Amino acid sequence: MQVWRALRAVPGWIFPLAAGLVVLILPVLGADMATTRQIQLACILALVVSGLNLSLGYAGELALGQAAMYAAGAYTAGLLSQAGHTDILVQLAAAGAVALLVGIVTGIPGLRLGSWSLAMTSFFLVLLVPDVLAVFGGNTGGRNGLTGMAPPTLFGVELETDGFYYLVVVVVIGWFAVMRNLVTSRHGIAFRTLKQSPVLASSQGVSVFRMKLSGYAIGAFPAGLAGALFANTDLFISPEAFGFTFATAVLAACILGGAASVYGALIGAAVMQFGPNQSTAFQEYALLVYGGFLIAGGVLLGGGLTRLFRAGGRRLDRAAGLGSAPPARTDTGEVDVPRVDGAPLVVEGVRKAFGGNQALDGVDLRAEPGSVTALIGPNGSGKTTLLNMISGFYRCDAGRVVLGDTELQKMTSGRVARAGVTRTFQTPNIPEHVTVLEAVAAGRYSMDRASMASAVLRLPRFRKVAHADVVEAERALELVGMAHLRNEIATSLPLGMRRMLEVARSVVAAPRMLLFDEVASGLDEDEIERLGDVIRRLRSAGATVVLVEHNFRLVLDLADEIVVLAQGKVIASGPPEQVQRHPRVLREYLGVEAGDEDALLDEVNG
Ligand SMILES: Nc1ncnc2c1ncn2[C@@H]1O[C@H](COP(=O)(O)OP(=O)(O)OP(=O)(O)O)[C@@H](O)[C@H]1O
Repeated sequence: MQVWRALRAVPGWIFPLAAGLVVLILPVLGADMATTRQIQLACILALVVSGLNLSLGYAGELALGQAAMYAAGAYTAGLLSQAGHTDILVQLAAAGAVALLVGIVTGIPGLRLGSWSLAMTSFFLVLLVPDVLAVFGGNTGGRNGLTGMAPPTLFGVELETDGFYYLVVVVVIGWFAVMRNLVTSRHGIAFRTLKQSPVLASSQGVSVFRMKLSGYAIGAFPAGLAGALFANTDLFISPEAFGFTFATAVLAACILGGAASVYGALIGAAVMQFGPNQSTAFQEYALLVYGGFLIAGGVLLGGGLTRLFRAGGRRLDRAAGLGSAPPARTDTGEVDVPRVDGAPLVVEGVRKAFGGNQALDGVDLRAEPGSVTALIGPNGSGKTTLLNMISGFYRCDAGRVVLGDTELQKMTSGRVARAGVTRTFQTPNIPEHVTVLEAVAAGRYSMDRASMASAVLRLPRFRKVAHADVVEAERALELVGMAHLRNEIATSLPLGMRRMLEVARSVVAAPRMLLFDEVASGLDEDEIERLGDVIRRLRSAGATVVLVEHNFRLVLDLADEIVVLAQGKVIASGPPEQVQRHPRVLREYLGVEAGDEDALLDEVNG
């Protein structure tokens, strides 16, 4: 266990880098050519698979076009080589760029059409590869394949077998470093958030379409690089290498290795290359074997081989006393909520119908900065619909929603979030496989922008923003009394904690307005008390708080104004002492007949 503890103290990226360097020097260590060739092919396959990991495993887009991007990269390199441009760096750059372009051009219609369209578009793209190559047979050699390539060169020096091997391994190490830096950054968490729920992603200011397209197109890039490397391996390429069988092999390796992991692509590709691909009799049964791998990876392992490694790691952690039990809950005392630039919300004559169901029928509401406005009403009265209209998820049929001097009613939900509106969800919405700290920090996605390039290169700008993300997330966690849970997996928390996590996530971006949707349901007494305290501090800090809540006692305790909805209409509004005696509220919301109200109010007020 001492050894395990020592290993855990070393930064995680050292191990894959060390393994990569060992693989790099295998020819020096005496590995024969047959072995290095297999490793080279596994590395090339791993590049293609890693692109699918990014788009499918992280961004949640079932896009099977990697084989087509691979073909685009291979033929770009092949044609450049034929034309005398043998420099491998030029070929890699061109192949990566062409694959990226194919990704963008095919991704836009696929993603615009939504649902399964990208899966269909990318699938047909793979089926089209042989036909496209046949159409341009004069240049590509059609079904006979492309010949006449010259050996690759690097800065004018021809690369021998070993030299090319080194190059392939260096490209793979470089790409996996890029991929690791991307998925461990706030953009990686945004990809996971998108996979969990586009609604959640846009509520955090993520531009859903742009992010989906980024995941798909960036995933195309390593496939292009792989194509260029593959074309230079035997200096011959033909359409069969890029067909449906290859696409299935990529999917099988992705699922087997673990789609939502960086290094799963390497594991899946290695198993595929050193397993079934070794056998000459295999070609006949390729699809069957890949199908078997898909089932093994997806159904039996449920998360691929990397999941087994992670589970083993966690077991060793527990045995070594590392991160087993969370540290004891700390009492947080006073956590400052920095001054917030709250803005008044004005809702005027908002109407919304779903078919024949008039969910909102001319609703007016005003919520002031530095105050809590509670929205109450029976089930189905339109409270959540109103929150969805304010936060841009639904379009108003009529009416206006204005925050400060910004008209929100025509904005997308992402833009509303970027205008300073945050919210919680009736059912907590939290991405899988992220820690509590990461889930909360994700709420800052639209603040202090740091580009993907700066994340990949770990530029000072990115480091500064990442540091601020952690500091603010820790502060928000302390505010809700969850600092001790920062390293736990967020989705493993009980319901009450997940709700409080959403509160922390909505606070972390210094919002101008917070929308809390039934945030107290499922909370125990202590948690409700803490929630009340958090909301009061937010109010004192100047935020505009809108609270949809069934817990009438909490509403009376917190609200400065109460707005009562019934059947899509405001039936009463005003300060709590006025609203709680309103006859229609007593009848329609509390279900009390005139005469019984004093007894009921005594009970409610405790
Ligand atoms: N996406 C939708 N499609 C169709 N009908 C919807 C949709 N969203 C809400 N509705 C309908 O609009 C009405 C108002 O629903 P809403 O969820 O806003 O009520 P609510 O007051 O939040 O209720 P609850 O307290 O149960 O959450 C209901 O009749 C509901 O069935």
